[in-house]
Amino acid sequence: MLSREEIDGFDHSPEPPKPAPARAPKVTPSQPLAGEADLASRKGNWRYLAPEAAAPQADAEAPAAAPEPTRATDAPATVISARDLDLVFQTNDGPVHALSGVNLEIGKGEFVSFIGPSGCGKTTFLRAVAGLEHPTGGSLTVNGMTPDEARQARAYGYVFQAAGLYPWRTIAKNISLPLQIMGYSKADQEARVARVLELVELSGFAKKYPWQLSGGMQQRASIARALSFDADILLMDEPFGALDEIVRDHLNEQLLALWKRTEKTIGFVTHSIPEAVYLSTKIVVMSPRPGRITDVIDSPLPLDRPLDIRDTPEFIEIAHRVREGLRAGHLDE
Ligand SMILES: Nc1ncnc2c1ncn2[C@@H]1O[C@H](COP(=O)(O)OP(=O)(O)OP(=O)(O)O)[C@@H](O)[C@H]1O
Repeated sequence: MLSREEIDGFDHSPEPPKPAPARAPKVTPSQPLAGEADLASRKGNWRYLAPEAAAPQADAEAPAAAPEPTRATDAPATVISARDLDLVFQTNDGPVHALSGVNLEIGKGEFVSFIGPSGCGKTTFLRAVAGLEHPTGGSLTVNGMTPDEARQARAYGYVFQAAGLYPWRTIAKNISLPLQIMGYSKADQEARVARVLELVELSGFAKKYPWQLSGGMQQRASIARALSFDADILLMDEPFGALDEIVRDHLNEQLLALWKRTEKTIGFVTHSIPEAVYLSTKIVVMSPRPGRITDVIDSPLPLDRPLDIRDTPEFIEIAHRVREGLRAGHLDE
């Protein structure tokens, strides 16, 4: 069972967090979540707001009309910055060098996938960004803060491989749990739950229990929970790894549409080359013992990506480069 900290990403130690966290503004049912400014004009697979429901700019940072495809190419503001990052676990069998000399910049609005063999440090990196593991060397900043400060400022939502929903709570109650812990009013909770359920197309399932939903739907509920409090960053650790390929394809399309709609910065761990290439603006190839980055590929693919883009020469070329990176890392061991 996940700890409360892992569910909502916040520090539940008895002492209140020192810097007053930048609490997300409360919304009324008529207000959108941040970053949904241009929903009405875009197409995708998860439902979009009707134009009349699309709110006036709620997020001052969101560009009024983002011409495509700019997010991958415009050198956006840095959200996550790792410099010479080391993380060594001390175990009974000796030290385990989970991350070594990791240098990486992730810009606002990027979709960054981490791919590599088991044990190369993908999860450790994500958990370090989330402040759940502590680096033993180098520096790591999230929105210009330490990961601990960023966690207290509610900078990210976290989605795990297992949906991690409480079976005795309805889907709506699972999603509202972090909001409840954060002290949102009941009306705010209800508005936010309704909005994120709509975002992941589960509006009709608020009163169902997790066991009444398919695996893919449970993962969508888990994504909804991570989106509920307006974090700018979404950290996703193999969220679709346990699902069959057809469901996974569908969720990939939906996630891409959701990302474009909300303009989140996403860090996504996967073992699948097609998934990494299909989803990402940047692909980080890693290799184990010690865990390190062997290649960073900025994707030249357009942001509008139908599934059959996977048959294009451009897609195949990037997939080939990822495969070569993985093979080279393997030969280095
Ligand atoms: N809490 C821990 N204590 C000790 N060692 C750990 C801990 N967490 C991870 N490790 C070790 O650190 C290394 C990196 O693990 P990590 O889980 O980050 O890899 P990964 O690339 O995410 O693997 P997978 O794809 O299997 O999830 C592994 O050798 C792992 O055994």
